[in-house]
Amino acid sequence: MPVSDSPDRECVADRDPGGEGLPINELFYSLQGEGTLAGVPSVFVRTSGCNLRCWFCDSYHTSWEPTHARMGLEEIVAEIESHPADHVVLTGGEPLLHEESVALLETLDERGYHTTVETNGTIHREAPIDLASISPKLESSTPTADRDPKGEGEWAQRHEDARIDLEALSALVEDYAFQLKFVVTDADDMPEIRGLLADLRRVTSEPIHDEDVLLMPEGATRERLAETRERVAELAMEYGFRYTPRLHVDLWNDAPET
Ligand SMILES: C[S@@+](CC[C@H](N)C(=O)[O-])C[C@H]1O[C@@H](n2cnc3c(N)ncnc32)[C@H](O)[C@@H]1O
Ligand SMILES: Nc1nc2[nH]cc(C(=O)O)c2c(=O)[nH]1
Ligand code: SF4
Ligand SMILES: [Mg+2]
Repeated sequence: MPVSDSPDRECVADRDPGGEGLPINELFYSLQGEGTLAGVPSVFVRTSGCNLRCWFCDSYHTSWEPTHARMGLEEIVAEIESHPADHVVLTGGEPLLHEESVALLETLDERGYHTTVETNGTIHREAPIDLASISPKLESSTPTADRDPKGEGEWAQRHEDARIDLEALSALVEDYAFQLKFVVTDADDMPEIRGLLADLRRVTSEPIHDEDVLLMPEGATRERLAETRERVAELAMEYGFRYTPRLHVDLWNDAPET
């Protein structure tokens, strides 16, 4: 059931800081569109609320204007079980903001699901995560006054201060099978990616292979991806990193619940 079709259960996250269960923005069945599991039928659980504010965020109603219905764990699991998938993607917003995400992941693990967590890499929690899909945010994501979708750059400094946490990143790569998935607009992003990888390789005992590093074109719509994807594919070849498409955008553009 699409949560956003239930107006009686909708509320704004800022007005509902506590409560039982998880703030869910949408829960839907689709194909994993990104990363090493692209194409795999998966149920997506999208929590609401984020500690960052990327200007390009394709999930505006989990970050800039968070909207959700609170759902109990059993309710979430029952809805997941109504779909013919054995992969679950927990995303957001930032799903690891919520302590209750751990209980959900434990329940899914007990029931035999493969779990991917899509995270911005600023928070580490101990949980049964089969794939940590980590997307550290580059300087080009910062919502400066000239590019934020709302306001006049009020979030720029907070975003800038929080977007990279080497301790959290190294704990994530040490504890879980992982992929590092960078949103790339153009060649200007590459020195920062290389610098961050060098820093991370210095502080973690876990090897980080270039094939664990994925470049994903920035673009929430087919039109925008048409401008970025070829450039990003060429950068992946030039630097020896992987390229990941955004399959769901190719298939369904920016439709909700896809
Ligand atoms: C909405 S985020 C939620 C999870 C987490 N907050 C994060 O950023 O990784 C899900 C994925 O979409 C990516 N993403 C968001 N907006 C995008 C855009 N306009 N173009 C390409 N990727 C985008 C993020 O980098 C992340 O990999
Ligand atoms: N189909 C599809 N695949 C995805 N992979 C990661 C997504 C996300 O928003 O975290 C996502 C999404 O929103 N849709
Ligand atoms: S970290 Fe993820 S959810 Fe948060 S604003 Fe950036 S892309 Fe959106
Ligand atoms: Mg998405």
